[in-house]
Amino acid sequence: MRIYRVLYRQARALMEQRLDYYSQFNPSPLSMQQFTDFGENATNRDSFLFLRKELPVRLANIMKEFHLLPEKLLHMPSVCDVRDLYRMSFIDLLEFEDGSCSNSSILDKFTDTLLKIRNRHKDVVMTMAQGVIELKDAHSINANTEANIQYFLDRFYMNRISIRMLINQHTILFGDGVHAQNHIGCIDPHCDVVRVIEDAYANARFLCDQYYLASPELVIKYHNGDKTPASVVYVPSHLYHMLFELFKNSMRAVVEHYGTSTDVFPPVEVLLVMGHEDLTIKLSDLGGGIPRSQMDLLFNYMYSTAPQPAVSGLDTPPLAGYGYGLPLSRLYARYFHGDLMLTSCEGYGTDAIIFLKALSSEANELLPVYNKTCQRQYSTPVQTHDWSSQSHSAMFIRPFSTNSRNKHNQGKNSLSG
Ligand SMILES: Nc1ncnc2c1ncn2[C@@H]1O[C@H](COP(=O)(O)OP(=O)(O)OP(=O)(O)O)[C@@H](O)[C@H]1O
Repeated sequence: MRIYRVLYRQARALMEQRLDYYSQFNPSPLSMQQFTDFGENATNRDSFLFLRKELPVRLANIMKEFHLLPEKLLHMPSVCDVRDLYRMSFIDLLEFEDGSCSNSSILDKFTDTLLKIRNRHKDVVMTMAQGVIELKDAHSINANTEANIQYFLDRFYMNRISIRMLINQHTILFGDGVHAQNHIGCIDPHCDVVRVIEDAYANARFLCDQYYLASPELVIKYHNGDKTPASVVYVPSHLYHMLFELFKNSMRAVVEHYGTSTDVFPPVEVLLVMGHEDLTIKLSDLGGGIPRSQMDLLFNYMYSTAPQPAVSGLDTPPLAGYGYGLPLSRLYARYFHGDLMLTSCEGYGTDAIIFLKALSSEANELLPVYNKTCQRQYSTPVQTHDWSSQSHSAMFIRPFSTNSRNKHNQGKNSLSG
């Protein structure tokens, strides 16, 4: 028994030391263009050499940030589970740190390890959400804790999106998985936006029909007429995720606003515009809108007007759940330097706008970096009011910082670049 304890302590110390090492480096963001070029030209070996450093760097950057979370949250069972998963995956990757890659069995083993990691982390979003619910049930949460959790979850989920992207690219390109035709890994170089819109609409409508026995129609408009290239280099599953969430929200709002006694609803309209910088997709509904006092809360992980879902998931209301739809969708949009915004006229309806970078060379990954700026964010108390009103919740919530990477990277280098 004693020997196990000693071995465990040694292994833990080694892991912490490697964590410190890898967290000194910045993640290396890739552009969509780099992803596609790499996917077309790189070998399994090239990808292995890049990922065996880049994945530990990305994992270490976010694992270090866990230490900055409020103690109370770190003690929640679900949060402990998530941390254990991250430790396991980090240790799994350390096995490939120095090994030779001339042997194809190492490359195969690496691909298998990535598949194992992806599978291990598949429920992390829900488990982490559960951890926050456990905290809310056990303790009262003050504005500081809430701001820290919001700040962390944006970065944690963005980091997860990016790690899954890297793993998917490698395993689809070099594993035995099924390739979607004409895709480069999970990227479609000619992603048919209208098709993804129709798919997302059809599936959201199916849920809406099941729940309310009614649903609004879809109308798609193209601003640039025939000139609109309805295609962009993108990850269709990311776009689908955003659209599906927005359609669910719009349909729920429309049907609840008009009531189920009628089966004639105003349609959800989608406007598609191709600009020089952005491809813009605007969803407009006449679902009664959102009160202005709630607008600042929409992207808050602790906000939903739907009933909290059952833990088993079996009784989950089909159209709304944890309140993660909007914040996660915005992360998907921002991951490649796009964005997602909502504007609303209370009493009338809501516009949700997705911006995607039109040029794949400008669509760079946006990644959280563990550095002094981020450490300071957790220790800076929420400011006291310098306006008389208490109702501006935006004052309480730290903004999602897109430029922290540039500001305080002194002393940190990219390991794999
Ligand atoms: N188009 C809309 N019209 C009216 N209210 C909306 C609209 N979109 C979002 N909302 C409001 O914003 C809240 C948060 O939306 P979000 O998608 O983040 O979570 P949810 O739909 O409640 O749950 P989840 O998406 O996790 O299943 C919703 O509960 C709803 O009150």
